[in-house]
Amino acid sequence: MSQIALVTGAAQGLGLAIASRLFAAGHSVVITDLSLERAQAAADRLDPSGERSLALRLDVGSKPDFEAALAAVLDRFGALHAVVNSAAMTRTTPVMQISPEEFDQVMSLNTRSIFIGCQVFGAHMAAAGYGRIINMASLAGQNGGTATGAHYAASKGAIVTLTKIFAKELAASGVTVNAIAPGPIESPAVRAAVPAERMDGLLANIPVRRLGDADFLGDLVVQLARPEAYFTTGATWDVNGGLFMR
Ligand SMILES: NC(=O)c1ccc[n+]([C@@H]2O[C@H](COP(=O)([O-])OP(=O)(O)OC[C@H]3O[C@@H](n4cnc5c(N)ncnc54)[C@H](O)[C@@H]3O)[C@@H](O)[C@H]2O)c1
Ligand SMILES: CC(C)C1=CC=C(C(=O)O)[C@@H](O)[C@H]1O
Repeated sequence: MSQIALVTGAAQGLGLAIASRLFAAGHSVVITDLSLERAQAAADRLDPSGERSLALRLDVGSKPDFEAALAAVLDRFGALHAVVNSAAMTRTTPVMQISPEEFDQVMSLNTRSIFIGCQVFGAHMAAAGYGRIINMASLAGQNGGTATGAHYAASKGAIVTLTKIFAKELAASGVTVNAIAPGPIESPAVRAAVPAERMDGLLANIPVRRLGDADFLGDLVVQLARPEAYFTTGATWDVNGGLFMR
């Protein structure tokens, strides 16, 4: 089956890696981000002919943006089978210094984006009788985080809970909703958060002594987006090098 997949926050980093693996697996991909120019540049690099890609501006804090994106995807491709809610914001302020405003900003963006994304895309998929939604959580939501902020970690814990709630709601309609909880993955965000002189210290704390691989995350998404993945829903897939074990 030729599938259409949309990824939020896909102009760079893990979102882009995931979109690239979906594209390589044969999906048509919709690359969305805050900036249309950056989304378009990523789409152009991935798919120079533009035959199997679409770039859209989608601010994940805005329900009208999600609704407009869904309409644009249906207009262009006629269907939407898989969504990866990857966009998020990170702040590293120590917990005792986070202002209520900063707390609200991070919690709101990271959790509303999942809530609205699951609602808008989930409703469409339920009506179509098929869909795959994958939400990017984090190791930080499971162990409280280290280099990342308390508000970020709390928001990622909430994403696991929202994933279960939407999974239950949509299961009978043929829509699965899963989360992926990565630990530190080789990515611009981790390189920016961990200066080169501190990288050995980070690696020493990871049981497998390596950063994770963004392409592997993309391949996991490809698997979760398959029709055959109907029997996993409401799950959180840990990809953390042994940093957190259930
Ligand atoms: N990098 C890691 O090691 C790691 C580990 C665990 C979880 N994650 C999660 O994976 C996802 C991607 O992380 P990343 O490292 O690629 O981050 P990143 O900061 O490199 O990329 C995030 C993307 O989201 C976009 N974005 C930010 N605010 C947005 C908004 N309001 N609307 C739309 N797009 C917006 C940014 O423009 C950017 O392109 C995030 O959910 C993050 O929490 C990353
Ligand atoms: C910097 C490193 C310790 C790190 C980067 C990103 C994360 C995230 O959740 O986005 C954290 O899990 C953390 O491992």
